[in-house]
Formats: sequence, structure tokens, C-alpha cells
Amino acid sequence: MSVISVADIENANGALVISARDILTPLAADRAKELNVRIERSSSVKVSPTSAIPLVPTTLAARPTPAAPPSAKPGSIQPGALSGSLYRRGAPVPPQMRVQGQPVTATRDDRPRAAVIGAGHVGAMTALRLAETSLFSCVTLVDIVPGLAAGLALDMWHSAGLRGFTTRIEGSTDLAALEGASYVVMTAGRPRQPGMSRTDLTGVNAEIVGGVADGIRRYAPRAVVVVVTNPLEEMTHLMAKRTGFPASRVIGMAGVLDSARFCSLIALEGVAKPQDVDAIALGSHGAEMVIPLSLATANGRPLEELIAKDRLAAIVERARDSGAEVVKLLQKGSAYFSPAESAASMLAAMVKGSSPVIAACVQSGGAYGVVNTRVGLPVRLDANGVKEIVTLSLRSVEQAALVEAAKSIAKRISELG
Ligand SMILES: NC(=O)c1ccc[n+]([C@@H]2O[C@H](COP(=O)([O-])OP(=O)(O)OC[C@H]3O[C@@H](n4cnc5c(N)ncnc54)[C@H](O)[C@@H]3O)[C@@H](O)[C@H]2O)c1
Ligand SMILES: O=C(O)C[C@H](O)C(=O)O
Repeated sequence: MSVISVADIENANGALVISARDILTPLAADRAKELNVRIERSSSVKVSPTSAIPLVPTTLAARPTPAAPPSAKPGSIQPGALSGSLYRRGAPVPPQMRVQGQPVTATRDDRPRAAVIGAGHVGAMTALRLAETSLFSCVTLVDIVPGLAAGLALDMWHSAGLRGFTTRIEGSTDLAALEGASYVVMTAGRPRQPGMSRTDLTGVNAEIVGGVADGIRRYAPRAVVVVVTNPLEEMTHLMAKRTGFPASRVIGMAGVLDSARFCSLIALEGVAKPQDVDAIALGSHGAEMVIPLSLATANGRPLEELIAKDRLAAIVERARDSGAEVVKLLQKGSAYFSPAESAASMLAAMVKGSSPVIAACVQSGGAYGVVNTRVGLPVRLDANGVKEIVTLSLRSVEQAALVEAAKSIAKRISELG
């Protein structure tokens, strides 16, 4: 019999096979939980902790070749030894993990549930991105196409052990599956094809958003809803109107994506890494997008000092048209990797309780002197949705562009009827 210490767990490299008589100290159990070390008790095989087989080394070159366990036949491995994860270290422990019949983690999973409506390109990728955060107990994917959401959800779940996430993923054709969801991402709807504007999608997607909104109101009445479906401002307005949810709980996703696009295009100029460029895209998700250059920096230095004026203007225009650029290249459907990452990062920030200042499509109220409509503004999010609209100091020309953007959006929304 030996006592399994914290150090044993840290040396275990993802998995540990111990004798039935060994004692796991509470501290070691906690450390196992933190490092996601899987502990198997075996009555027949006694393997000393330090010789337990490291399963999938994170850095193959950096780790010594493990000694074969004394009882192992040449070429044989310990039971359970091949279920390791490349991303195991630091990932949360699956709630169902047990040692001697006792759960290693708390028996109750307090993490919130999320749902994604539409299991198409954006929806499927968003569900996977959300699951990979392990911030949710479950992500439910819903699509009207029979089997699509369930099939994709099962396929994604099969990657859980490899990737090291613990969020369950389920699929359904029924909006009743939204029950218990604290966060819903709405992606159902048609994407545009080359030659179409986002506004061309209004009729067909309004039908879809209306029906889904009724389901959200019924089955997830306290959820925060992030709308992705285009045309973004109109569909966000419709979602808020049909659910009757307060403005703080219906948020359009576009500003995070448009800001990220601008920053990544700036990085192509070689002035900084994408994550070191700071900028925000306000106004509409379209022609009236406003990227205030007065606030745009790379490693803290104003972009206007780093990049020539006409070059900057061209990059602003490219960012504004990036959606169409991708549509034209794909020739079928629209962007989904960066949109999914954008939506998932908004939910992750909410679940963590706070976000930095991001751009999102929200009800303006009296902010920035624009008409009261859904428009892209700087906000902070918290667990309940929009925590506050943040006042940034804009140049008068930027402020005027924002006012014009809001006017155009308000007009389009009024035409929805
Ligand atoms: N806001 C943004 O920045 C942004 C970015 C990318 C895409 N979009 C928009 O997101 C939407 C989805 O794009 P996509 O590429 O995923 O399209 P897609 O065609 O790949 O997927 C759409 C899915 O919605 C499903 N669907 C349709 N009606 C439904 C309903 N009533 N209930 C449940 N599911 C339903 C379809 O079966 C399909 O699987 C489009 O409107 C697109 O323009 C917005
Ligand atoms: O451009 C589109 O139609 C999809 C989306 O709004 C995008 O910006 O990628």
C-alpha cells in the first residue's frame, strides 16, 4: 500500500493506474482534477505511480521515454492506457469521472447550458467552439433537417477525449430541447450567394427567425440570445420583438467579427500580430460600418502613425466588404470559421462574467446621440447579456457616420412591418 501524493499526480502525465489498496489523498485528488489525470484502480496489476505509462506526451521531444511497467509484457499496455488526450493537462475533469465509485468532481454540474439553433456551417462550428471551452455543461444543437444536429453532435462528442473538453453536445430537431439553456445562439437561416446582398435574405430569414423566436420564448424564457442570422440588425430586432425579451438579452453578433477582420488585415501589413491590433467596428454589419481610426492602435501606437492614410482607408474598405469577398471566393455560402469564433467568444465572456469593450448590435437607447434602433455600439457583457453601453470619445466625423448608420438601419427595420 502506498500514499498517492500530489507529486505522483503531477508525474502521471495524464493517467495513473494504482493498486486497489493505495490511498489517494484529498490534495492529490484535487490536483488530479485540475490536471485532468485519469486514475484507474486495478486489483490485479500493481504499478508504481512513477512508472505509470505516460499516455500521450504533450511534447514528444521534451519528455523521456517511459520505462515499461514491471508487470507489462513486451508490447503490452495498461488497461485504459490508450484513452489519453493531447490536450489533457489543465482541462477540466469530466463530471462523470469516479475513483472507487466516488465522483472525483462535484456530483452536480453547475455549468450553464447553451444551445445553438441551426446546425449549418456557422452553427456547427459555433457548437464545437463552445464545447471546446468546457464552460458549459451541455451544448444543444437544433436543426430542422432530420438527423443533422444529432449526427454532428455525436461526431463532435467523439472528439471530446482527444481535444480534452467536457461539455456534452446533443442534437435535436425539436426546439423543446432548448429547455434549461441560459444562452442561445441563433444561426438558422439562409446564407447569401454571390451577387446577393444581406438584405436580400430578409424575407426568407424573417420567417425562420420568427418561428425560432417563439420557441425560445416558450422553452428558454430567461436565456440571453445572440443573433447571427442575416441581415443582422433586422433579425436582431425581430428576435427581440418576437421573444419580448429585454434589450439586454438580445444581442446581434457582427461587431466582434468585423473588428477581428480589420485587425487581422492590419496585421498583414506587418506592423503587429493580429492580437496586438486594437480597433472596433461600429455601426452596421454592412455598408454603414464605422471603424474609428482615432481609436485604432497596434501595440499601443496609433495606426495613423504606422500606415499611410490611403492604405488605411483601403483596409477599412476591405474589412467592410470581407463578408462579400469570402462569399465570392466560396461561390456557395458564406464565412463561418471567424463568425463562429466571434459568437462563441461572446458567450464565453458572458459565462466568465465580464467582457472587455467589444462591439455588438444592441438597442441604442439614447447612446451616442443616434436614433433608438439596433446598431453596433461598444458594450461590455456580463452573465445576463449587455451590462452597459460604453462611451468612447469619437471624432466628430466618426460620430456623424455612426448617426447616419443608425438612421439607415432604423429605416430598414421600419420596412420590416
Ligand atoms: N452576423 C454575421 O456576422 C454572420 C456571419 C456568417 C453568417 N451569418 C449568417 O448566418 C446564417 C447561417 O449561415 P450558415 O453558413 O450557417 O448557413 P447554412 O445554410 O450552412 O446553415 C443554416 C442552417 O439553418 C437550418 N435551419 C433553417 N431553418 C431552420 C429552423 N427553422 N430551425 C432550425 N434550423 C433551421 C438549415 O437546415 C441549415 O442547416 C446566414 O443567415 C448567414 O448569412 C451571419
Ligand atoms: O457576408 C455574409 O453574407 C455573411 C456574414 O455576414 C459575413 O460577414 O461573413
